[in-house]
Amino acid sequence: MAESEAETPSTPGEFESKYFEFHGVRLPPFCRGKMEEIANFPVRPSDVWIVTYPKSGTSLLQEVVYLVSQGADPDEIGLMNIDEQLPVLEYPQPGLDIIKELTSPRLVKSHLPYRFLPSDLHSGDSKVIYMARNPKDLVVSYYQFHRSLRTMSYRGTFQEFCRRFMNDKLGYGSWFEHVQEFWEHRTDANVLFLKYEDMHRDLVTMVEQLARFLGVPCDKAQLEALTEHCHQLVDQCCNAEALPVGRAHCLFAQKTSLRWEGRALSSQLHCLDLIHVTA
Ligand SMILES: Nc1ncnc2c1ncn2[C@@H]1O[C@H](COP(=O)(O)O)[C@@H](OP(=O)(O)O)[C@H]1O
Ligand SMILES: CCc1ccc(OS(=O)(=O)O)cc1
Repeated sequence: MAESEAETPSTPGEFESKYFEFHGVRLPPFCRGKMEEIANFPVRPSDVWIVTYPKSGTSLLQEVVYLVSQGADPDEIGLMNIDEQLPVLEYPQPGLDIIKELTSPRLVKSHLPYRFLPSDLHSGDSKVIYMARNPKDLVVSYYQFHRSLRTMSYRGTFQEFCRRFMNDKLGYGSWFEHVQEFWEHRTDANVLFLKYEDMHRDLVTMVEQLARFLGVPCDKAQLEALTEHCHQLVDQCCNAEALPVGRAHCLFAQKTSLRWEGRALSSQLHCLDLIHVTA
């Protein structure tokens, strides 16, 4: 048997065994044994933390934050692997000890729910940028990610995956709780709550919010230049392969056998729609 086949967790049971539960939240295997150290992780006032549920457009947000905070060139950012610039708190590499030693100002990424992040963050000791994405698009993206990830090689159906999503059975737990928890902290002075879709709808407002939040002084001309550069980053991803925002709706429409998941998602998402209306 080829190595990749041997590693392939094809069945739901095998897939299940990859995760572990921490205070009722399903977390990926690499988080095991380090949650206490994460809770006590020392945070600095100059840090900027980027937190999302997976597949919320984190890489794009990282690029935009990098550009706004460092005044970097969009072509340069387009060429670099932005994931190499931002360590992920809970990943095995580079690991907590290395992140502790990084020089300030640090940009750190995490997918952990609010309550599992370092407690210093809860006390407002550093800036946290959270981004939420429409779950109907996110679940399609997360499904494709699970299918392509070598260590997961998920072989369940989309229908089964949607059921896991609705029942909080995926890595990083419930999307609903993840967003809700940050939503409840959206008015904290050290938290900026953003939506992925606004990057496409109203980038100028987002760049303005980011510049203000990060304390980057910019006049109207500088803001226009920054927004233009950020537009380049957004466009760089929207190549022929990338489908526009809202593509999950097409996917649901095409796959009639998945209609019930669509309805289930829609009814759950009614809460979120209400939240959006009051935002
Ligand atoms: N400039 C950009 N760079 C990387 N991903 C981007 C991007 N603009 C949009 N995205 C989308 O962000 C999603 C990945 O999220 P994350 O970075 O959190 O893993 C992907 O969604 P799709 O899978 O729906 O295409 C990807 O297309
Ligand atoms: C499947 C669990 C998992 C693993 C790694 C992730 O990170 S990222 O979105 O690729 O940065 C997310 C989820």
